[in-house]
Amino acid sequence: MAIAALFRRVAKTQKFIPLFIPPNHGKPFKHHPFYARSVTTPAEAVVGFDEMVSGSHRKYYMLGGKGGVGKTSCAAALAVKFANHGHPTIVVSTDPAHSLSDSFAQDLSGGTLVPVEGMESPLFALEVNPEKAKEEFRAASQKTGGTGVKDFMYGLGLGTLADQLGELKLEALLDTPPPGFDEAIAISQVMQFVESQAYSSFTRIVFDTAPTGHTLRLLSLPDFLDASIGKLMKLKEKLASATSAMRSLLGKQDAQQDNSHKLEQLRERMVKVRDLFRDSYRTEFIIVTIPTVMAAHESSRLLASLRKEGVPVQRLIVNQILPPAASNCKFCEMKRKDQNRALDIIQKDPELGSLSTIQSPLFDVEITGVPALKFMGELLWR
Ligand SMILES: Nc1ncnc2c1ncn2[C@@H]1O[C@H](COP(=O)(O)OP(=O)(O)OP(=O)(O)O)[C@@H](O)[C@H]1O
Repeated sequence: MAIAALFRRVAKTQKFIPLFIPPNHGKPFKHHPFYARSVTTPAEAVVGFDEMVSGSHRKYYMLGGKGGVGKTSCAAALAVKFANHGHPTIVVSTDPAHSLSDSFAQDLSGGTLVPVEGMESPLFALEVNPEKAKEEFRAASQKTGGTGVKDFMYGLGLGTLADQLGELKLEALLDTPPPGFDEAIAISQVMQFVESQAYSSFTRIVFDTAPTGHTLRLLSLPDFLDASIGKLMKLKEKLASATSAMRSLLGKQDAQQDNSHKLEQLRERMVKVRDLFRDSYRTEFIIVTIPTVMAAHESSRLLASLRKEGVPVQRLIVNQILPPAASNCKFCEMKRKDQNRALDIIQKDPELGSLSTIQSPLFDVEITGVPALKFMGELLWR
């Protein structure tokens, strides 16, 4: 199909018309230079969108990479395409600096599932509010392992145990959370949410994750938190037997059990997050990058870390590639050469070179709103 026909088809129901559409000289659309190219890798093991869309079991796609490379745009375009292919889909932002609302050009904030307007098929968005999620965690842990419990324990003459709890530094962790902590809590909250029966019909969950550094720290965080919370739970058990008589005497048993239960739930969710990240049947992490040397190196480090953590990665999107020359623009020529150098580095990189690479063009208009995302999805996800 000629690119002009595709534009007409997309623009008929939606109002998105980029200004710059390079001519296609009568060639089939799939040969158009503006069309995202899938650069095949050695074994051609990874197939395209057909494989991503097939199957009715739930799949999670996590898009991550350096800041500003187009993670949100690519994630939103993927979610639109999944929805239009019949998958009830949720697109989730766990980046503390959300841009999903900007990408869809509508208000998706509030920390709850919001239907995306202008879609032909159901698509929901969720911008997780990390502050709110953190507060929930703080409330549960403080009541159970923080000052509330400590005071209570001292009151019972169990000061030594209280000091041991203090060594866990859980409160310090909450007051000065390490980078990635917010996101870990946010993802765990999403897990609780999407695993509830009411949302079981959603078969594709697309995550727009925070920039690289956060993602890397996030990967090791569930283990750390799991260990911390695990220790806390053990102490809780010791405490429970030592003080059960006192607690019932003071009438606090129900509240204690309730808090303990909440903390245990959080711990379980953390373990689920960790397992989900490593499950190649359910999850794929897709790295988004741009054709610059700096971005290539950062992506290579990200991939090495993801592999070390056992996270399944098969695809790399190289976004914002300049379309072929349509004029004698000197600047464009230089930029194109520069991009080619970076593309060469990507291809020869021992880590990145093993991935199936999807090249996505640099558009001459900003990709915002459903019609634009739909158009981008048509080019990118094939
Ligand atoms: N292929 C493209 N062509 C033109 N503009 C693009 C392209 N991809 C993304 N952009 C634009 O680049 C900007 C950043 O994109 P986006 O928000 O998707 O990046 P991000 O990686 O999610 O950023 P952040 O790390 O800040 O969350 C946006 O203005 C977006 O419209």
